[in-house]
Amino acid sequence: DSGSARASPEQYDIQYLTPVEIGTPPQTLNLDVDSGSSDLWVFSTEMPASSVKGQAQYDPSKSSTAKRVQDATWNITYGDNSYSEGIVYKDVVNVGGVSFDAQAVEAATAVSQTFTTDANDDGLLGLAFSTINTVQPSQEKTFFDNVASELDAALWTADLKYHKSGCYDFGVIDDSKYTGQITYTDVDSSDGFWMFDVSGYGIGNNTFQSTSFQGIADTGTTLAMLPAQVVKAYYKQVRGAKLDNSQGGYVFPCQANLPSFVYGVGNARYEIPGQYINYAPVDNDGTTCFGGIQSDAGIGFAILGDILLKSAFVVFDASENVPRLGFAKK
Ligand SMILES: CC[C@H](C)[C@H](NC(=O)[C@H](C)NC(=O)[C@@H](CCSC)NC[C@@H](N)Cc1ccccc1)C(=O)O
Repeated sequence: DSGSARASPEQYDIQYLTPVEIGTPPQTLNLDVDSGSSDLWVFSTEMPASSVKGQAQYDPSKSSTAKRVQDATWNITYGDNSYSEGIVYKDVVNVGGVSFDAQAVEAATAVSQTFTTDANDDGLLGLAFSTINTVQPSQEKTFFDNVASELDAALWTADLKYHKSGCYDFGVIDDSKYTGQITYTDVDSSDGFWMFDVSGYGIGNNTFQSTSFQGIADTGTTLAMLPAQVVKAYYKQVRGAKLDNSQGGYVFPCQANLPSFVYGVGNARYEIPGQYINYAPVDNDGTTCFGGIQSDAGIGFAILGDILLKSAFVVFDASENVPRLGFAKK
């Protein structure tokens, strides 16, 4: 079995939303496919109307296949201090034609303000490792872990694009979506993330620096959070760039001509075009813009979010006993 689902960007590519069908008859919710967490949670009819502002809500009472998981609860906190919590149902979940009939669907009873204010995002579909799923007293599996054995290959791929719709594919590598070879690198999943070694970096046409650092491939994080020294070296090449703590990171004049950023996976080199690194204006007249590359200080590892992932075709491969990530140009 294999399938393919769209990944449509919100404004500034802040996140990508994917239609997911839940229940019988199917209720379609647009979820943020997130390789940086492992809970599939949704806005639901179980939460107060005051915290719903336009989102679609999963209504288990309208699904003939919904079954409450007695006494099960969940609550999750994210790196940006957003959170959600609730109760658990088992129901049919279909993503791009791949279906599982008893997926843990975590119905929110409360969410933080950041989720309430994003009217288009009806929840998250976590694709990190099931070891960090938050359901208690018995942990649940991610959608990918549940369907892996029925897929033609135990892998999924991300083809995110700059200000355009891309795809998440399950169980198949679509050779038409990339050029050249796929370079694979081993994943250390001990923290529950798709963590791997970036083999080095280069700024514009400057020499590539072979200083490796660890990072997680996180489709649910907007920016690329990189080691402070790397980020400082990058913005040194941008006239007028400065670290503005009131904005929470590096900003620069929106007209700045940004150098590209090159990152290494093994011996392969991939390039993020400078244009991708002009993330969004911070002011109404669009004079000052916020950088798509920011510091990972305080996190303990880099977070390779959408700004970086959209520059490549990425394979999340759990088909061998050591999981691995594959990168290809496109
Ligand atoms: C450090 C972050 C918290 C505290 C930590 N939680 C995590 O690591 C969770 C699973 N993952 C996340 O917070 C991040 C990875 C952080 S690495 C420390 N990925 C998921 C995030 N992008 C999901 C999201 C999407 C849209 C809006 C907001 C958030 C924990 O529970 O310990």
